[in-house]
Amino acid sequence: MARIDLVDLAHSYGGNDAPQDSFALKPVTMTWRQGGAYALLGPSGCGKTTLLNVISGIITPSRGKILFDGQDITPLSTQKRNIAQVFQFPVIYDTMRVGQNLAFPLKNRGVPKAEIDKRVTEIARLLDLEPYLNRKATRLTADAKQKISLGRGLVRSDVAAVLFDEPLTVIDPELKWQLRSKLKALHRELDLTMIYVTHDQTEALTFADTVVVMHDGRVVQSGTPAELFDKPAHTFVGYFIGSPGMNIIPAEVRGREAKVGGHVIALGRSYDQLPAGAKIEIGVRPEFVDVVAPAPGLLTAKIERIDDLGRIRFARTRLGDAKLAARAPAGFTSSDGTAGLKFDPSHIHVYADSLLVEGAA
Ligand SMILES: Nc1ncnc2c1ncn2[C@@H]1O[C@H](COP(=O)(O)OP(=O)(O)OP(=O)(O)O)[C@@H](O)[C@H]1O
Repeated sequence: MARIDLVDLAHSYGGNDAPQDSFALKPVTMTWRQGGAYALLGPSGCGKTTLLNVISGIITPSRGKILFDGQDITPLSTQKRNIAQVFQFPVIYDTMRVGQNLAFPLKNRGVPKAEIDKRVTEIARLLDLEPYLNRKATRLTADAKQKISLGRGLVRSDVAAVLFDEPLTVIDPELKWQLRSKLKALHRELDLTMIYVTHDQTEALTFADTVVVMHDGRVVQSGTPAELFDKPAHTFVGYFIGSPGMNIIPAEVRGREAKVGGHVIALGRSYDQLPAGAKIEIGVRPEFVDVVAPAPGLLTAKIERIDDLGRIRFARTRLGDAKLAARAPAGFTSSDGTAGLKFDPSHIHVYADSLLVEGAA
């Protein structure tokens, strides 16, 4: 396994002379730690597969370099990069037995038989494939076939990284839960660098130590699930992660106060030097706004509905033209369909042109 550095890396399918705004992958410089479990998360079309294919060598980037353990491997082919890849759909040999499929990547590289047997047995045990080792792959279900693909991706211990591109797409929802936790356990046991592409936040947050969020061809934040929840670096991260996502509200911000619709909301930090002319917004997660009885000094919102999620109730409200989700404490009712909004100042963030602004204490 290897530490992977991307240095000013960018890709355009339209060639290097295309305007940078149109690049599928906008310039990125970042490091993927040796042995890390990463998820590459973002909506369809944001550039995840492009970045993964640039790392694996399927695509040669229009600009920049990729280093594996400090060595520039940008011109090397996929094979020479020593990468294992698992795709959305099973890639296996139907005519071979399951054990032979798992052994194939090792046999191909001339690994001694005793070591192949040991490794295949270990991977089969970890993926619950032991009972199938002598069965022909062709007779198995799509789920079992994809498990074999995962096994083939994980069987080599000498790879620089294992790349997964939405590997649970074809898996039955019930088994998806099991496999997701299994992959995390496998990461702990096998000590491999893993990069897992998905558009599903639950999949990303359960699998990864570090989640890399992409939006419109850009890596907008890389952090632990808690960091992405507590301190989104970009309004997109706030909105995309969490259910419901973060409330983003246009505001005028001066010092320790935000003004929304003529009302003042206290902030936990001070913002004295916001960039002139920037679009200023505050961001607050629904978990840190409560609906309460309307009172002087509180913003008043119209309640559209209340979603009872068992552990927590969220009020879906309307504030002028904007929608806002807030926590509805136990016992909260509204006689006239309105509510006051009580914000927790320490959890309100300020954004200038969608980027987080660090306030002063
Ligand atoms: N071979 C290609 N030629 C031209 N444009 C492409 C090609 N492959 C992808 N794109 C474009 O590049 C952008 C990023 O696509 P990419 O497949 O990397 O995104 P993604 O986040 O992986 O999305 P998905 O989950 O839908 O695959 C999109 O606008 C897409 O249309």
